[in-house]
Amino acid sequence: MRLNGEIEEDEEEEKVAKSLNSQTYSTGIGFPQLQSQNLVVGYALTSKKKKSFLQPKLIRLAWNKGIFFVAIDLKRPLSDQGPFDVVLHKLSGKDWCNIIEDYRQKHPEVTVLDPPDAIEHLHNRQSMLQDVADLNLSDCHGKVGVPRQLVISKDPSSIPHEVNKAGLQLPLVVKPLVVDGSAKSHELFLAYDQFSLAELEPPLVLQEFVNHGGILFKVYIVGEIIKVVRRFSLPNFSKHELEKVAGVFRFPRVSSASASADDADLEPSVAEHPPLLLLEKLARELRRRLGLRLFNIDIIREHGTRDVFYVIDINYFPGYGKMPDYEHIFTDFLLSFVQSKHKKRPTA
Ligand SMILES: Nc1ncnc2c1ncn2[C@@H]1O[C@H](COP(=O)(O)OP(=O)(O)OP(=O)(O)O)[C@@H](O)[C@H]1O
Ligand SMILES: O=P(O)(O)O[C@H]1[C@H](OP(=O)(O)O)[C@@H](OP(=O)(O)O)[C@@H](O)[C@@H](O)[C@@H]1OP(=O)(O)O
Ligand SMILES: [Mg+2]
Ligand SMILES: [Mg+2]
Repeated sequence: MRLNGEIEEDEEEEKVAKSLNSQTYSTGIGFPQLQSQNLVVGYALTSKKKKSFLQPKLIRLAWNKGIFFVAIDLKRPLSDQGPFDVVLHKLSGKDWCNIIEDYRQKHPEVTVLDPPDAIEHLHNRQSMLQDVADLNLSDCHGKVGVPRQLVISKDPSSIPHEVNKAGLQLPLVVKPLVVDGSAKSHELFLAYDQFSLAELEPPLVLQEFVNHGGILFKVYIVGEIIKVVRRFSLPNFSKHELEKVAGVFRFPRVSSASASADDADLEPSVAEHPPLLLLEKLARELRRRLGLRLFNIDIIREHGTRDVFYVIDINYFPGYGKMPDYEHIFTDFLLSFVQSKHKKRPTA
């Protein structure tokens, strides 16, 4: 069977994998001292993800803490591998979803990060923001909503009429409805008039552009932990610009660049992080409603306000390698499963 995403095992991992699979927990040279408090993490990641996430500093620290990463062999049945305490995965495709769901049912003692149906919820730009909209979060720390948006499933010729009917304000950010990890699903456009939109290929989401001073906050969530970083984003547009410009323009993945805006010289009203209490509440609610432990939230502050925020994107298992201190945060998170391991696995 062919699955999307390739996995490579390096020599060290292969040795550990063999040792684990044969269940002879060897302690010879080059092998970890496997003890009951150790944790075996099977992973199924694209080679891009493996490179950005499984950095030597993470593997080293994990090893010192008794956490061992073992590549899952996609050519062999998952149940024949391991035993794993935790399975980390980010691969696309229905086949993988079925495999991991089946494994979850048969191995309730293994923590699968995260359930495939919960991840699937984030693969659609409409359903991904629905929980934020339902939350209607507005308390003394600020207000969090989602930009007004419209889904165009087919027939691009109906777009100008649909946009007028929904009363959406220009410009609009045009996003592919489905996010499947492909470069195409991250191809975004800015539309200055509704007529040029008819050139684009549905299914699409048309989202109102919110001026936010060119700065975006990426809120990384790892279980209970929250880490916020500043990134550069699209600049504000002016009414004047809107009168002058027409058409649809593709724009690059500006906020995904590893260049952080954390040290940039910014206006304090733009640079100030959203209140931590607000983010904690948002993260707690989303963790519960989405049923996910590994995700990030892209959040912007409406320009000219102090406390009006919009969530524009949620990503499953994002680029944690770009998160400061990720190796400590992630290993501590994984260690929290050592205790549940003892509760779940009855001793012989
Ligand atoms: N409604 C909006 N208002 C203003 N800027 C926006 C809006 N939506 C998106 N952007 C800008 O476009 C960028 C990409 O949008 P978005 O995050 O939705 O796309 P993505 O392809 O899912 O990105 P990622 O790489 O984070 O997965 C944002 O980071 C932000 O800079
Ligand atoms: O490319 P990076 O490692 O940085 O991570 C990006 C990740 O790509 P990868 O999972 O293939 O690695 C993207 O996933 P897909 O939507 O394409 O599945 C998405 O989550 C981005 O938001 C991440 O960037 P960040 O939000 O953290 O800046
Ligand atoms: Mg984004
Ligand atoms: Mg995204």
